Amino acid sequence: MDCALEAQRMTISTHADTSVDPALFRSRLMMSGINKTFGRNAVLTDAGIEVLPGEIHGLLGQNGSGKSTLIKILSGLYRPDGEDAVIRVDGTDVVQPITPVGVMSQGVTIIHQSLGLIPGHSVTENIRLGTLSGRRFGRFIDWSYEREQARLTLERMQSDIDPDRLVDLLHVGQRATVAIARALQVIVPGSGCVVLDESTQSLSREVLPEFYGTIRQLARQGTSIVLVSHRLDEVLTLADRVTILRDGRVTAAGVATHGMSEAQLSKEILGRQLIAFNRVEKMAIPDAEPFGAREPAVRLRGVTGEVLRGVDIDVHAGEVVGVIGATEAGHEELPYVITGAHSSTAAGSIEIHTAIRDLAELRVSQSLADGVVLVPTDRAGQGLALGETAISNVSLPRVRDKSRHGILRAAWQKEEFSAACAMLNISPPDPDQLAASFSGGNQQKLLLAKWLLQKPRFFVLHEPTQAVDVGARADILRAISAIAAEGVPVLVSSIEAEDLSLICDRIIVLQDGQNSRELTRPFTPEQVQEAIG
Ligand SMILES: Nc1ncnc2c1ncn2[C@@H]1O[C@H](COP(=O)(O)OP(=O)(O)OP(=O)(O)O)[C@@H](O)[C@H]1O
Repeated sequence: MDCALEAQRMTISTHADTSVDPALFRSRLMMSGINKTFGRNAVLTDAGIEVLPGEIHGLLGQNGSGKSTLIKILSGLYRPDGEDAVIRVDGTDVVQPITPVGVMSQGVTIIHQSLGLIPGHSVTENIRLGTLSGRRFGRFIDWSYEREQARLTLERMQSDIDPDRLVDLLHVGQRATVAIARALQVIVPGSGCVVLDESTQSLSREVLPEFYGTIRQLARQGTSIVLVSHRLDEVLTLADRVTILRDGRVTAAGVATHGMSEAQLSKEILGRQLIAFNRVEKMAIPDAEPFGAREPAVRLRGVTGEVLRGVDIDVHAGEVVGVIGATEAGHEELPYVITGAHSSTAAGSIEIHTAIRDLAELRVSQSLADGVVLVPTDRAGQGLALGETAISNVSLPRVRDKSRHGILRAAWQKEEFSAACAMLNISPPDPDQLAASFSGGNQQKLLLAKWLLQKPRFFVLHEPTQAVDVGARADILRAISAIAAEGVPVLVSSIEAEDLSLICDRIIVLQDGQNSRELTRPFTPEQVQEAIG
């Protein structure tokens, strides 16, 4: 046996309580010889991963490098090509074809990026789905028992989400909590493997320390964790070792993270040094007085919704204003209320240039006509037409203007798509591929490109860097900063204090649906985080 690996295993064995257990010297999960091709695109080539009992193992790579495909092969959603694939759990081969239920019965639980919640059903139904049959009385389900089990499961995640609430009404962080809680409830302490495929990205910052505590506790008891994440601070905080994929091949197999810096890790992932983010200087605005001394381009007054209670914000031409807060502070709701996307409880007004719109009456179509563009966080549900091609998605907002006598110029559409690929490095740069078959991060880039090419009069974004890798994140922040530099007022709602501290001129902190604090540049991520409280 490889001495270095053996030494590493000994180190890792200190992580579990049972350091003399011989099972520690056998992998919990072993995948090798995994190949997968879609059309002409070789997505995985001889890929694999080895995860030890009680280990937290990061699976990393750029957007489109094949991480989710590897996980989907483990779950049985995709079949590997050829005959070389080996998948073993606790030394036992997982037989093909794998089924999600089959792999779960071998102790592997997977939380996919999409979270897999069933709309139209309650939190209890979503959490207890698959375990309901255990407590039927005749043909009846004991719902008070199921509700209590759901509540206890959520309690493990320090969450007080109402078990009777429809999942459709939860914000994105709460949805992630429900999906993770559902997966954790079936784990028997000391065994099994939990795969988190970018499922922590929308958990709010204040629950993260406790969530990390839960993960560490599981690992200490002997459960293995595979963590797919673009958040390098999270990976370095949690993971014992990492496996890195680049273009579908393993470039680092089970490398210990001890002593590694974020810069080293991002270099391993990208294969190059990360170019530091620089704000694009404001070119279009004659250098002029500070923002505060000028007339705002957008005035938001008395913005009210389910959580929001009379928020006032001004945004000036060329200014990037960030909005942040703790859970239920209102920052998750604001982008939708001010663009007419949530109108049932909305009140207040938006004034853009000379038009004043009543938010109770505002519809998305009116907002778009005013030049107000929203990049939503739910790219699958609200942002992209997943069943359409990449080129159609990117050019959609401008198709009507660019058609002549009802005929669309194919050359123009191709130019748009090329500009999008060049701006955000979309991969693969295949205009005819369906949006659904792009990787999560590349879908996010398609969504941003669709609206960045529009040159809006007011640009509103919610979590613009979700799901993207460390290189793409810098590209996206640069693109937002560039659009502001052309004089566009920009409002970004995000839980990413670091992103906001890089691009914003001002940051509004919301608390209980109201303006709480306002920070003016310069600020550090720590100062922003501190202001949230
Ligand atoms: N069903 C499919 N049809 C065609 N191509 C696909 C399909 N599923 C994935 N791909 C391609 O496989 C490649 C790898 O995608 P995958 O989702 O595994 O990447 P990833 O590493 O998880 O990326 P991200 O970090 O962006 O989520 C991408 O180029 C993607 O376009």
